[in-house]
Amino acid sequence: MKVAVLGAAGGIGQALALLLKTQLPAGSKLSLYDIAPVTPGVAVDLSHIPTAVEIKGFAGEDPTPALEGADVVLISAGVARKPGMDRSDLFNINAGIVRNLIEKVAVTCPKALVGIITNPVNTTVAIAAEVLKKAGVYDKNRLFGVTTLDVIRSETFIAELKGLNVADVKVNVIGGHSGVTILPLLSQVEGVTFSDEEVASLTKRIQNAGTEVVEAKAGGGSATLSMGQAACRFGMSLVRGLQGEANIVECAYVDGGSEHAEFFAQPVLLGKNGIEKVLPYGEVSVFEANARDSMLDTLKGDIKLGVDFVK
Ligand SMILES: NC(=O)c1ccc[n+]([C@@H]2O[C@H](COP(=O)([O-])OP(=O)(O)OC[C@H]3O[C@@H](n4cnc5c(N)ncnc54)[C@H](O)[C@@H]3O)[C@@H](O)[C@H]2O)c1
Ligand SMILES: O=C(O)C[C@H](O)C(=O)O
Repeated sequence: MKVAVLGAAGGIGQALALLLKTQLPAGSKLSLYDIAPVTPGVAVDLSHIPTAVEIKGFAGEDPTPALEGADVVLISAGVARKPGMDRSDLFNINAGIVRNLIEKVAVTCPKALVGIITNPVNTTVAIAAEVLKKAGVYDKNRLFGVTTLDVIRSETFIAELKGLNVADVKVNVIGGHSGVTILPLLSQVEGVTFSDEEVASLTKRIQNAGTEVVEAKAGGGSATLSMGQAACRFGMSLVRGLQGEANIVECAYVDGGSEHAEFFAQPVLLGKNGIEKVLPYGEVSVFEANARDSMLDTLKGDIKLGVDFVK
């Protein structure tokens, strides 16, 4: 099993690489790539951790050596938000970065499962799909926008509010990954009920949680450590699915034939070919149905921006 992290010298990339070095199955290979010259040094640093995961680091303009033979590629390369910015403000820089990296993926490891972390995810995933289509190697079951941070935030905030053991909290988060397109399905959480006020305020907190971190870091970047954990959880689920483990389900932003939009975050069953099955997200409350329907213009606009960028 080979996992490549692109953007590996960054805040997310380093946290993710550390977690993968300690959690990937014995015998795995971990490949780190970033334009930053420090990247081989990050790999040397991590190589001193005593796990049976072989790690190599690559810097420079060409990610090809890092991508050769990769089964899973996780991409966090790009710029992060500062206070006052929306995720969409990152489009001008990150769109080209994702396009260029995916062009290399298409040539070097077209069968890899690809998880896009780089914002704006609603748009960068559409860019990746168009690049892969152009190259003739698009497989909708192998491309994912990583929305796991919305899921772990929801789990954390629900457990805090309701005094639950966070390990027992399960929640689907559907839609996309920015503002109103992030929709936690609180009505489905087992063993608790929420008042209308709680639903409204908790939904808003989950939707704004990225901004909460950006403002708290006061110009020093956005979520990196919680995202490292979220990306590791998602990456490990991809790996477990590839290894044939049963019942691996994660919410992700995928081209899953949704009636709502070309790309939509919902639960998917993972397996040896990526998505084995797109799962229904279940019953929703009136509040959630309204929130879902009213996000769709925004989400579709974000997707169109990505498609138009490549076309
Ligand atoms: N999906 C999510 O839930 C989520 C959560 C947090 C952050 N993000 C996004 O992840 C991205 C990275 O965030 P970060 O905090 O790690 O930023 P960072 O600035 O700490 O790291 C980004 C890294 O990307 C590298 N990079 C830039 N261009 C590159 C290229 N062409 N090829 C390879 N590497 C390149 C930089 O050298 C840097 O090391 C941002 O776009 C951020 O908005 C997404
Ligand atoms: O909010 C951001 O800019 C980063 C990330 O998408 C997050 O949700 O924390």
